[in-house]
Amino acid sequence: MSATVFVRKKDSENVLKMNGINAKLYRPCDCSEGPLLPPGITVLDNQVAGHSFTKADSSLGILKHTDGSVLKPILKPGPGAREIQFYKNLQQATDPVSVELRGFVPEFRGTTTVTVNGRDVECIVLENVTNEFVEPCIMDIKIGRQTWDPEASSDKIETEKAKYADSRKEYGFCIPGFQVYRMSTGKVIRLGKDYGKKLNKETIKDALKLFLNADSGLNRHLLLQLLSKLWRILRWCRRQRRYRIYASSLLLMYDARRLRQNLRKTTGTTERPMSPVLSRAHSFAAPVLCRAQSLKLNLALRSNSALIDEGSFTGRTTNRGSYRSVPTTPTRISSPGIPEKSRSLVGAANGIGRSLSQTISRSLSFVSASPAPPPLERQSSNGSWHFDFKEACRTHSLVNNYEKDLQSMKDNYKSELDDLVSEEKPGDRELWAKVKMIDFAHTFSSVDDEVDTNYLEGLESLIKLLESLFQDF
Ligand SMILES: Nc1ncnc2c1ncn2[C@@H]1O[C@H](COP(=O)(O)OP(=O)(O)OP(=O)(O)O)[C@@H](O)[C@H]1O
Ligand SMILES: O=P(O)(O)O[C@@H]1[C@H](O)[C@H](O)[C@@H](OP(=O)(O)O)[C@H](OP(=O)(O)O)[C@H]1O
Repeated sequence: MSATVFVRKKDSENVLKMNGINAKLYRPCDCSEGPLLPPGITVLDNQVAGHSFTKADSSLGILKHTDGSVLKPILKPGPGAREIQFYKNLQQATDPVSVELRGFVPEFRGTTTVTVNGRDVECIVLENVTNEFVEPCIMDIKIGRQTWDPEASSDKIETEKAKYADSRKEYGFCIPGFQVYRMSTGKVIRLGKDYGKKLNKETIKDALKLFLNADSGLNRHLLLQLLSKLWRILRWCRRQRRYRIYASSLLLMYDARRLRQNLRKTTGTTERPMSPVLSRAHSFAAPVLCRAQSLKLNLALRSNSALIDEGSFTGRTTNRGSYRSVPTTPTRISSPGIPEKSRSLVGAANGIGRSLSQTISRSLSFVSASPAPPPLERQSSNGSWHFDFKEACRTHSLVNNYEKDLQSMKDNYKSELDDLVSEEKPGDRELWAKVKMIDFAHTFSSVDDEVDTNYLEGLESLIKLLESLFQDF
């Protein structure tokens, strides 16, 4: 990861050099004035990928309602109708595969018509899955090597094949966009598809680390919360034969506010990386806001809330919320770099990923073969990660035959999970990182009763990459 990040003015746009890649800062609305919208509805300011508001082709982005919903405009009749039908069917489904899937996607709240710039547009109404986060860090990861559906034209297939080619070929997923409240600089950055399209085998890991604020010390607690959700989706995906999911994304999200509290507790500062020893010894002793305190903070912040923009967030906090600075451009931001791992370590890390995933897979088949699997409502991730961690402890059982050189890391990892469960206090049950599956405009019913290998491979590969980050502690 390069040590310096800078922002400069070029052709009236902020251009940022990140990890050696020049990229525009992404904005969900690139018009000088926002669209004309009914009262109570605004542009979803933390949208990180997908179609956005542009004057040039009158494309529409995602909207949000004051009631906590997001509104996704239907832009194309075919895929739009398919996505609506997907959510409707899922809402009514009673089969176990669909019931479990329902827990992984935003709540569907029907459809509505919104007048945008004088034009009536049908929208899908969904729960805003970022609502509970004060400083939401959000990454959109599009899963699958194949992002076109079985009905795609040959032109569409060709254009899809040409995009994000390096990362898709290597990993079976790509990163169309993300935003992160950076601990080290106190700035929010939002990088879009022009950055994502330049990512390759090596730099994709940098992008994940950037998203995880790794230059302030990779936080195990954060990584495990995200992984525990991904393992659940993986377990589902290994078994399901009902859906073929193309061009759908995983939204990885966490609250930078909670990460900062966690880092402060562990290092006394957010400015420098944690030592591996410190991070191992203390990373779970995070100060925890009780639900009421957290809600209060949330409300206090929201009542002040100006649209959070690049440069407007200082990262410094008081107990009443974030300090905000006046945006300045150009801005020079410096960031302590993360030591690069050698190639051989990356290789070893892939081994770890494979082995951890195999372990999970073995355990998962055990779970699926079990005569009495946990009831579905207990598997629901809402409200508590306790169950997920307990499950993870169980599925990462030491009875498996680990490679010797990786044994101690995995022992640590296992005890980490044990610690998380045993040290859990009531407030810990609040989530501050989560994963949701979104965008089902290209999801079909399976016709061959086979596993969706395209989705599965991308998901496994993402999990391996994230698991390999444990090497960096
Ligand atoms: N339920 C939600 N809650 C919060 N944010 C959401 C939600 N759904 C979508 N978003 C935001 O909007 C972005 C785009 O969503 P989505 O992928 O559904 O749109 P799209 O226009 O169909 O994308 P694409 O161009 O990939 O087809 C996401 O990356 C995320 O930032
Ligand atoms: O990542 P990019 O470069 O933004 O590419 C877009 C992405 O593949 C979208 O999924 C796709 O919308 P659909 O899922 O609706 O096909 C859109 O097609 P579009 O330009 O025809 O809307 C593409 O432009």
